Amino acid sequence: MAVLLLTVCGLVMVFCFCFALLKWNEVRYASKGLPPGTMGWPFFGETTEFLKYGPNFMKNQRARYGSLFKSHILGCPTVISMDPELNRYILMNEGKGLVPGYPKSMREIVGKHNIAAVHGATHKYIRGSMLSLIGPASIRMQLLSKIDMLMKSYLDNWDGKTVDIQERTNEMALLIAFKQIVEIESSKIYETFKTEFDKLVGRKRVIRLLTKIMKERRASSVTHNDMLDELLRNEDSNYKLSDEEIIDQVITILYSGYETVSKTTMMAIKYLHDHPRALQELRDEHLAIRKRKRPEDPIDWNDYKSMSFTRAVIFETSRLATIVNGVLRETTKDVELNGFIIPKGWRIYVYTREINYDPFLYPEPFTFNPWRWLDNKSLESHNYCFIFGGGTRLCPGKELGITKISMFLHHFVTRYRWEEVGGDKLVQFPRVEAPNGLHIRVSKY
Ligand code: HEM
Repeated sequence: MAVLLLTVCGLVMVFCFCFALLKWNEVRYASKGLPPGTMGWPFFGETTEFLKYGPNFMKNQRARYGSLFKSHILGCPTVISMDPELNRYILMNEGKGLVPGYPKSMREIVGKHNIAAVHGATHKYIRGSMLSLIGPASIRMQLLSKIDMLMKSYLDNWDGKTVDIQERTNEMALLIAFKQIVEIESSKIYETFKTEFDKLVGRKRVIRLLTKIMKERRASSVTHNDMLDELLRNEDSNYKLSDEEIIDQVITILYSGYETVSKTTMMAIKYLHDHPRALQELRDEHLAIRKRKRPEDPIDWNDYKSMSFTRAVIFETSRLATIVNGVLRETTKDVELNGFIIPKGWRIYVYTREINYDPFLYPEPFTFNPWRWLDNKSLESHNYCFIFGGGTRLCPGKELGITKISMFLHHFVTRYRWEEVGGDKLVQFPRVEAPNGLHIRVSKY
């Protein structure tokens, strides 16, 4: 009896302590002016609920507190905005104290000169340099033919094989990004680089590799047709970068375009497999291009521009799978949003996922319907289409990402058919992935 009484007393005390702790944490953040919401446990906040319930956690909080609410997730007091109008305002008004606010772990990988870490005039010139390397003019003049060639050879010898398409698209995205940057040395050092990159902590080793190549290139008169040479030999005073800036620029290009491109490609393969009519229309588009050419002819800019259904498939895939859930910002001073005051140093999660499923913008939002992007051409540039971000930080790699995925699809659907081996699970939050891989059996078309 005494033991039972003690146990009950113990449980009541633990319960009271937890309750007091939660209450104390709420009171701590109950400053006037902050949006409504809950802060969870001291230090841990509501990260567990956020990761476990993901989009449902967000929707529940929105139902209770409205489209702008506070929480404590991923180690930071955070205000979450699910209001399309406000999201647009935040993305458009960096100058009003709403700068990118990515976690320390990520900043340490991409470096202090990377594009997301700089603002104002510095951002403008780092972005200018980035666009001159990866923007539409560069794709048209040089990158497209290289990507075409690389994709073609990457897809050699898949006939008769069962492959994990997640693994293959990851490898494709990394290899293509790497070969754009350093062309000749690639085969020698790609494997070393890949191991470091996979560890996600390999910044120091990657810097060592890049510094060595830069030194060798400076000492030699041989020129290379790649981005590193362009950066090293750039005498255009507008975009001349220091060595440190060059390294961070290169690492940013490698990291930013990696997961987005690989996951969108994997999900496009998945959706096309599940929607034979869409696959047929996409394949017809690419077979028509091949028909105009000899087998060895490369894809040119006009061919790429004619891939309108492919572009629609890519947008629909990015929307439906929501490859990017939102973007992070940080306040550099107290900022007023919708009548609330967000204190300096708080993080803002511009959560754009739900906009992708807005039935007014996208009727029958959970249906894979690439045709919607053809029927409504202005959808891509719609005020609330945040698939590639918005404002001054709109993705500079947008066209390059679309080019890579289009070229992968071009060579894949014109050479192969495929079926899923079955039983593979797909997770869509916090990131899109197939935890055990996505296995497909590939055969000749
Ligand atoms: C399907 C592919 C892609 C998607 C969905 C995507 C999405 C995005 C989004 C949503 C942002 C905005 C981030 C923010 O506002 O904080 C962004 C920015 C950025 N993206 Fe992409 N991206 C893709 C491909 C690429 C590629 C291929 C590259 C480079 C090779 C790239 C480089 C960048 C860079 C450097 C930024 C930062 C821009 C700035 O801060 O001014 N992206 N991207």
